[in-house]
Amino acid sequence: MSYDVAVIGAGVIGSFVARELSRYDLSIALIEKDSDVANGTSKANSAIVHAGYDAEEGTQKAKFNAKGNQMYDRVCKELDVPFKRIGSLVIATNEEEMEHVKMLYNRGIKNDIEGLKVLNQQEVRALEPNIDEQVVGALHAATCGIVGPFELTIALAENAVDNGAELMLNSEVINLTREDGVFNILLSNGKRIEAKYVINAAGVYADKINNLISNDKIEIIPRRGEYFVFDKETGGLVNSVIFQCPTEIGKGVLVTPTVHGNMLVGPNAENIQDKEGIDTTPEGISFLREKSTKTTKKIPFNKVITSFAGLRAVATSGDFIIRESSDVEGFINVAGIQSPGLSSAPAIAEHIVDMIKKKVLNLKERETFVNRREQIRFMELNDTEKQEVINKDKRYGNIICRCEWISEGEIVDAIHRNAGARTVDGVKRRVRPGMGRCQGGFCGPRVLEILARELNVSPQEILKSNEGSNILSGESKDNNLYGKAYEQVAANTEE
Ligand SMILES: Cc1cc2nc3c(=O)[nH]c(=O)nc-3n(C[C@H](O)[C@H](O)[C@H](O)COP(=O)(O)OP(=O)(O)OC[C@H]3O[C@@H](n4cnc5c(N)ncnc54)[C@H](O)[C@@H]3O)c2cc1C
Ligand SMILES: O=P(O)(O)OC[C@H](O)CO
Ligand code: FES
Repeated sequence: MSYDVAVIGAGVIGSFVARELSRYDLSIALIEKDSDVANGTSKANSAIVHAGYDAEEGTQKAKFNAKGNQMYDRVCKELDVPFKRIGSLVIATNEEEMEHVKMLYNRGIKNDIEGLKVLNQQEVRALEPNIDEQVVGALHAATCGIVGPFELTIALAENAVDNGAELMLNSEVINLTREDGVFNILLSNGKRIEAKYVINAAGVYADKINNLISNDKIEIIPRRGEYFVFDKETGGLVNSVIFQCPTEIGKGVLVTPTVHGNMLVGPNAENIQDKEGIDTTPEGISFLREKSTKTTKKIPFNKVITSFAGLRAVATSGDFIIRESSDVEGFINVAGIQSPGLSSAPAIAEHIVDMIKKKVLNLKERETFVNRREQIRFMELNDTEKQEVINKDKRYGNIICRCEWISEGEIVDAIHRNAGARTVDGVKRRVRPGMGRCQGGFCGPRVLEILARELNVSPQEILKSNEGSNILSGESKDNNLYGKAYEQVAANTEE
């Protein structure tokens, strides 16, 4: 198969680029090595749409963060994705940190960020009663937001496919060459595809992809960040994103509500070798406990429901690498996209479209472009609306996940959309069964059964996530709820 553009990596960057390119008359392949989109760093981060005062003036990070933040309301509305502008505070607990807060304010002004204010102790405590008494002041950033990062990535990939892009899952790019102006891309499943342009959005593997084809080598170091997720009953402890003063290697441990009303604490920052190293560690977790209590009182550590880790893709320059390769025409790197990559993603995608427009002259907009179809969120409806939905499809009246109140109708819809769920984790990230207090202990087997039924495969074939993560190994003697019983081989959980 031959395409105009091949995008390597279906994280938030690759999916955003594919979606924005799908507005134009182009054939697009979105190539992903894993069994689902949003399976890399885009599923495991702080989910903050940063205001844009952190990055130094003149950097790519500063430029794309400031612009990306402003685009979020429109983009999330078009894609029906949860996004809330709740504001953020960088807390100073002594006069030295207060100097740092003022430095960040001035940097924000240079970066043209609106809504910044330096607050005194009383003003901080009026906004956030659970901030530690040690606080001496803070930087308030009104435009900071929180988003559902995997919901966003999934919605982008789905909408790209709605508009003609082809999503290739379980397709690792293992070789890349260019001959007579055409890229030849070899995939791990044996397929070969051709493309006129290649966008490298492979996250922590972007160096591997670049170094396959370019002599202008890059190196991406994985920097792990670990987190705690708390039960929804703790969601009101803080109202905004609570940052500490940043350090050399990161913005420090934050405490924040999530868009779904949980509370998130993390991350730490540790450079590691392993590009798959997303384990949580006892050291990391105790570091989070110690640091988070520096800013926030009464964090109920007995209400943690899960922990997880993500990997920042750190380029040696420290900044984003967003440019056409110096020695391979048509090969565009979007590499080193560590934080604020999520915040910057809409602006990065727009920039890549501009680069392609300069190459493909007279590129026409697709008249048939559609925004993503809205999702029914059953528990957010009022009683009359719920009844109307059930009258049309009684599966919306069958609650499968009792922690998150998710209906069978929502799960079935998540499976049958474009770029739909194929795994238990895929359903979890799309519509949340398994994200609740019991972490799928109750709803997991029911989700597995619905997947098997809707995909018309046996329950043993249903995976938790990637290849080899089968949940059931075979039938056992006793009958269970579904008429058959199965031996369970894995019961991992993750947010
Ligand atoms: C701890 C932590 C906290 C963060 N918090 C924030 C935050 O609050 N706000 C913010 O703005 N940013 C934050 N970030 C940064 C943000 O998460 C990233 O910038 C963003 O998710 C990067 O997206 P991506 O698409 O480049 O990478 P990824 O999501 O990793 O996507 C890359 C994809 O490429 C695929 N791939 C790799 N190799 C191949 C191959 N050979 N063939 C095919 N596919 C391949 C991978 O499987 C993966 O799906 C944080 C990051 C971390 C780690
Ligand atoms: O620790 P950083 O600087 O990589 O930032 C990560 C998130 O954006 C904030 O937690
Ligand atoms: S019932 Fe679904 S997470 Fe508990």
